[in-house]
Amino acid sequence: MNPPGATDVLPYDALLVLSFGGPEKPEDVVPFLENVTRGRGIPRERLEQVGEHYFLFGGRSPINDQNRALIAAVEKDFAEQGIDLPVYFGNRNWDPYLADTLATMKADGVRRAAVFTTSAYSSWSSCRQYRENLFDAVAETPDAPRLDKLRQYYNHPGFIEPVVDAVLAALAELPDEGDTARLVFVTHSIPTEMSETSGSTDPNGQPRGAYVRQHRSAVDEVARRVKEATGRAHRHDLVYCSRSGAPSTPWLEPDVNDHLEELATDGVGGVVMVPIGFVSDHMEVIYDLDTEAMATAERLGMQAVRAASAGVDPRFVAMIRDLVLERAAAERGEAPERPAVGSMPAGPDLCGAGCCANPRGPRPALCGVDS
Ligand SMILES: CC1=C(CCC(=O)O)c2cc3nc(cc4[nH]c(cc5[nH]c(cc1n2)c(C)c5CCC(=O)O)c(CCC(=O)O)c4C)C(CCC(=O)O)=C3C
Ligand SMILES: [Fe+2]
Repeated sequence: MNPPGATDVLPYDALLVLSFGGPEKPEDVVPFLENVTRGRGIPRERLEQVGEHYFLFGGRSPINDQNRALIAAVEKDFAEQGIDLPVYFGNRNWDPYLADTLATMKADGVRRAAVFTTSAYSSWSSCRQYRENLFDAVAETPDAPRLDKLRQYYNHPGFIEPVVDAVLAALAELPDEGDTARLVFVTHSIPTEMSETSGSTDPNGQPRGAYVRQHRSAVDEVARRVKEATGRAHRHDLVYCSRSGAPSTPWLEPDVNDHLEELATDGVGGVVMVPIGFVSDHMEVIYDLDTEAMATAERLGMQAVRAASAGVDPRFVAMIRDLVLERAAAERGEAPERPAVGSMPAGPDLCGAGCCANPRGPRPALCGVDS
């Protein structure tokens, strides 16, 4: 790796951390849900349920605090590495809104920023929707800074390694079942149609369905490393949480709670739930896993421990730095190393044409080969 220095980050003069956003007080909850679901046809009943999840935690999502902590860790890491790059925070669905942040960046004189999203996998929800929102924000900001979204990082060692250690720590908390415990990897469900159109066909004609393929790659790599560390091959599964939408629309299954029922029927006594689809312990993790799925496990008489998410693990923080330096080098015409582990290669800097199609029809998006 290059010795750190100010020139390393050229052509960038800022980093933007782009996330989902969440409410911070009870009065925020309903307007936040309206922002998220505008025009999405989510049944009112589901929205009331999800509102209750937030009210259970005082109307405050942990996600913004977690992102502020991540940004503080990145700022500290940049300072230690001699990287002189201001870090900005913008959200798709709540304050600080992306468009406001972009206006601030412009006023500060930012010309070209790398964009890190808190979403590791490919699908319309987890990648292209962020790119559409970047397009919209730039379109409404005259002379907006140029924005380069960093590649998806579900297979970056800086994401995988903290998850492996989290699984090992969780197994150690299951003294009676640690040898036979099942690893239950959990991610966000999405409509099966969105899953099928996720990713793009690559030059080798690889099929779509990137969302599930990427998760399987990450899951198998974590399980392989856990086996290497413990000498035991834990059986493992990929299951889903947080299904939304109309009941008549098929979403990825099985749901984590149904899966726990099945495992209990099979006589499994202990599980480690691994939130492989999430980079921090936001609402899906603290409600859907820690509250709901934990209650299911308890009712079934199973021992269950939830593994930690990457959060502010120093390796995850260093990954963000590496992704910025990698992309900066590529933009300078160099050929940087592109770390990737598991069965999938490092993803492209620019998304392919028609990548992760919007189920509601095409909308312009930044950061693709066809942008
Ligand atoms: C793939 C995926 C991720 C992971 C990638 C990423 O991180 O982006 C994610 C993250 C998140 N989703 C979140 C919250 C919500 N998602 C909803 C609705 C939906 N999510 C979907 C997918 C995803 N969502 C989909 C297909 C819908 C249906 C509506 C639509 O087609 O868009 C709804 C509406 C109510 C409901 O129906 O559940 C809420 C409130 C929060 C904030 C949590 C907090 O506050 O801590 C976060 C991080
Ligand atoms: Fe969501």
